[in-house]
Amino acid sequence: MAANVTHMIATSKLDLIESASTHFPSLPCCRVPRKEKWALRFTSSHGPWKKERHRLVSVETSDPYMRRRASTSVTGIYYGSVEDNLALQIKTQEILPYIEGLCIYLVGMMGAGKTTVGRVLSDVLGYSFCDSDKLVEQAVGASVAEIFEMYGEEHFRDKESEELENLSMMKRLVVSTGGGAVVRPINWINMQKGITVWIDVPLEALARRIAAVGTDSRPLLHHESGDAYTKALLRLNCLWKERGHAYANAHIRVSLGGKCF
Ligand SMILES: Nc1ncnc2c1ncn2[C@@H]1O[C@H](COP(=O)(O)OP(=O)(O)O)[C@@H](O)[C@H]1O
Ligand SMILES: O=C(O)C1=C[C@@H](OP(=O)(O)O)[C@@H](O)[C@H](O)C1
Repeated sequence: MAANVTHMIATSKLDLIESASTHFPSLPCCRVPRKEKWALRFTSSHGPWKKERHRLVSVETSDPYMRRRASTSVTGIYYGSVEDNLALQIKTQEILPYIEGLCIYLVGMMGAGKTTVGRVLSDVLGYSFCDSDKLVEQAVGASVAEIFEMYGEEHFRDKESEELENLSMMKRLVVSTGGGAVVRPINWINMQKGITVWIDVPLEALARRIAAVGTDSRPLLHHESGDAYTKALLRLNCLWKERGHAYANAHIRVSLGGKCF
């Protein structure tokens, strides 16, 4: 499981960087000829992931100098394979000048991995990491669950919008937004000042992840009865119907659909 998780995290970022090229055509990865995208050959084999690695990674690492340089710059805060770290470091160096310090906003349903991926992404980019839920909690002096309970969802949304507006004036941040930040158009106006990335994960996978960690910190999932997985899935389905379309406003979509996790 751990290997799968770390692999997904790593490939999420690679996908992200590749998708970015279609939205930001000046990114250098657009100019890499197709055949060179297959230049990186992994020797490690992690079962079903092996093929995906070959398909997703698009960096040329045959240059021994690049290999050395990249591997010495790996910071080590995440637990992907050496090859994943290496590929990320190289691609990061390539795209950094084109991102020009713009903030990156990760959007997606609860459990999509915005926080997990955001921390890693900020580290490789040399950006700071921010979790908008945490900023709201600090501003109000209560946990998200307590804010919902004491003041209601609208109050939480107001605070969330305030925090996103503050962040929109900053640079060099990776922001993990709350899953519901996408419902307010004003949040999009603020977030689109940076680069918005939708981490799109099938609801069943989200429900599995959430069932594994519990719903304590996610008050919108507290209502239904039944086992943890069924409860989470029912509620996620309702939320998806209400707001699923809003995620598509993002500049970039990183889809983890079809993969086994
Ligand atoms: N790519 C992934 N594959 C499998 N599990 C993941 C992945 N990303 C995150 N998780 C797990 O899912 C749960 C929710 O992740 P989190 O980053 O908190 O999501 P979000 O911030 O979008 O709500 C955590 O337990 C985390 O370990
Ligand atoms: O989807 C939502 O409306 C919410 C998602 C949560 O954030 P995560 O997506 O980080 O769990 C948090 O903001 C709050 O519980 C509401």
